[in-house]
Amino acid sequence: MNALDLIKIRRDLHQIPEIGFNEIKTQAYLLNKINELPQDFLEIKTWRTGILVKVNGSHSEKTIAYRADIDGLPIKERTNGIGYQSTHDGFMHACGHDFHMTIALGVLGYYSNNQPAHNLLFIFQPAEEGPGGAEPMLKSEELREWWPDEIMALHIAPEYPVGTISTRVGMLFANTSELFITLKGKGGHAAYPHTANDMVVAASHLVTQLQSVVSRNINPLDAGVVTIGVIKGGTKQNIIAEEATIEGTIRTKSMETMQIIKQRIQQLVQGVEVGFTCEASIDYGANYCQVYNEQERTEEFIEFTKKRPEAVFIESPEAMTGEDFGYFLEEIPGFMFWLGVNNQYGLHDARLEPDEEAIEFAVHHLISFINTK
Ligand SMILES: CC(=O)N[C@@H](CCC[C@H](N)C(=O)O)C(=O)O
Repeated sequence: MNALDLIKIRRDLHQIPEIGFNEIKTQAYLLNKINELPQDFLEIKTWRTGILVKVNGSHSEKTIAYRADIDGLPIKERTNGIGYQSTHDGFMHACGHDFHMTIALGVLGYYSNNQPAHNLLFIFQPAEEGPGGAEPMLKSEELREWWPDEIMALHIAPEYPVGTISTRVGMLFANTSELFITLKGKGGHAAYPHTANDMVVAASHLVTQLQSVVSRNINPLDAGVVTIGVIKGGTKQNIIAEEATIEGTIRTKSMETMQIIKQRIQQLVQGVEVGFTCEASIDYGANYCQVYNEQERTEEFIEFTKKRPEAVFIESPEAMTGEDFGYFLEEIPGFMFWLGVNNQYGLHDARLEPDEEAIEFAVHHLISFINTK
């Protein structure tokens, strides 16, 4: 696949973003492209909406895996007339998974024409943004049968110029937990507040109280995040809301801090139940363990990158982003790295327009690295 093919593939994928475990068109598109490649060294399996492709090496002593996530986000795209916007209204590849898939296809395309020494395994994984595809995929028969010896993955980084690679040994991304809180009270007429228990007021208090968890309950030398991304409640402006829901995410560096935050959220929610005479429930949704880069493989990749004249290496700070690739790294030695894609808008921004030049750079970098192994 040449650079032009890859850009077309990226644009095609950009137009069909689908959320976790609904990646039907995405899977069909990827399978179509994979089936067009020379098949001599390839074996292909599907797992739910994901795909596994094994490239059989010429004298393999190990299997090296490369993982790309394939799901999009529920964001209404607001890019500036790019001509290949999402055709799925309200959904967008705003976290770069269209890049991740395209780069994986580019590397796979090369090795389908040039047999590698070792076996390679390309993992197209669904549902990274939620509810989490990595953990169940790791338990699947399909992956167990082709278990790799080492693994790598990348994530686009809009804040870095094209040609930049950034990573670190140890924690790269944080532990995460989703957070869904439902408050049930008593609805009523807007003019008779004394006969109702207003869940819009209860939810507003709770959101404000949740802001105190990190600032008041976590050691300032540690780190944590509680972000509420959604608050919903009520049906009409003159009806007191019977129900409200709050949705967010928790991020921590340690699992101990995650427990402290969850305990404190529990207490605050119980307080709201008493204070506003309502019933509350908490659901922690999908939880991801941190992305922890294994020392030997990460250092090998950093040393390789530093020697490449076309690449700029930056030692990455830890980030409070999450990634279920952490589950792969719990079981298989390897690493994740940031790939510069140079854009003023960040991840999960409806205006994100990563620079497509990064695709060819990444494909060449990965092929050159894999060829050293
Ligand atoms: C790289 C990135 O942006 N990843 C997501 C992962 C989401 C995990 C989960 N759905 C949650 O919200 O906790 C992120 O938001 O960091």
